[in-house]
Amino acid sequence: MEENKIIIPHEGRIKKEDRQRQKGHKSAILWFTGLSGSGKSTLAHAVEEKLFEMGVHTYVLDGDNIRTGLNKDLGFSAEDRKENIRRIGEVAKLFVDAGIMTLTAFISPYRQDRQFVRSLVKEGEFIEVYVKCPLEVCERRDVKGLYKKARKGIIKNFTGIDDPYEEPENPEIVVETHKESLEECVTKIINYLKENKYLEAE
Ligand SMILES: Nc1ncnc2c1ncn2[C@@H]1O[C@H](COP(=O)(O)OS(=O)(=O)O)[C@@H](OP(=O)(O)O)[C@H]1O
Ligand SMILES: Nc1ncnc2c1ncn2[C@@H]1O[C@H](COP(=O)(O)OP(=O)(O)O)[C@@H](O)[C@H]1O
Repeated sequence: MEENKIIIPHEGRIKKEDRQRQKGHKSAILWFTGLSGSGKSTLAHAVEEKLFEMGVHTYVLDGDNIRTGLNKDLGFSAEDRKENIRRIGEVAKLFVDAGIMTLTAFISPYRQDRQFVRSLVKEGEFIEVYVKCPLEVCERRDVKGLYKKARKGIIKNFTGIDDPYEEPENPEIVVETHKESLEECVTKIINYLKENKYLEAE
């Protein structure tokens, strides 16, 4: 099968840089990672709103539009999480090529899987945002009531309870949602984008 697979790409004349110039800003992946309940979705959508108001073309990939569609065949084993992140990475790469500031909100607990996504795109196009929050706080928030179920053993392999979360070692941005308000976290992320010239085209 593999030996019959010859793919010769067609080079379009419109490049990523042309799309970025048309939109007036760069495109990259803002990769939010952290425990369930740490604030990934809340933050990704709040940052998107802010960017949208500023005229930036954005899109949020999260469980709502990925795990119910493209990845609805995947569960939460280490192998499935890896495949989940791999496919999301490939989709995010396409969005970056389309010139869109792409925000993703997935636990993505394994360093190696996040590193894989980083390796898919150019230097500077993967911005890792560690949404840091102690397990006790996430568990107290229990936004979806899943920690309670995990503690009772109704859900197995729940991240932070009986499944690992590997903290980022060198994330571009760290927000501590148990110490910093939502507004402070959003401002920190927007400032990073401004300071590093993401909000202007080449
Ligand atoms: N076993 C287990 N472990 C962790 N999370 C679980 C599990 N089962 C279901 N859920 C719910 O699914 C959401 C996490 O999905 P992700 O796609 O972000 O996970 S991963 O990146 O593939 O690890 C996560 O959503 P968030 O709370 O938004 O993080 C949970 O609501
Ligand atoms: N600084 C903050 N940033 C993001 N969320 C926060 C912050 N402070 C408190 N929260 C609350 O924490 C919860 C995070 O839930 P959610 O965004 O669904 O997390 P996740 O997507 O990581 O599972 C929300 O109820 C949100 O209001």
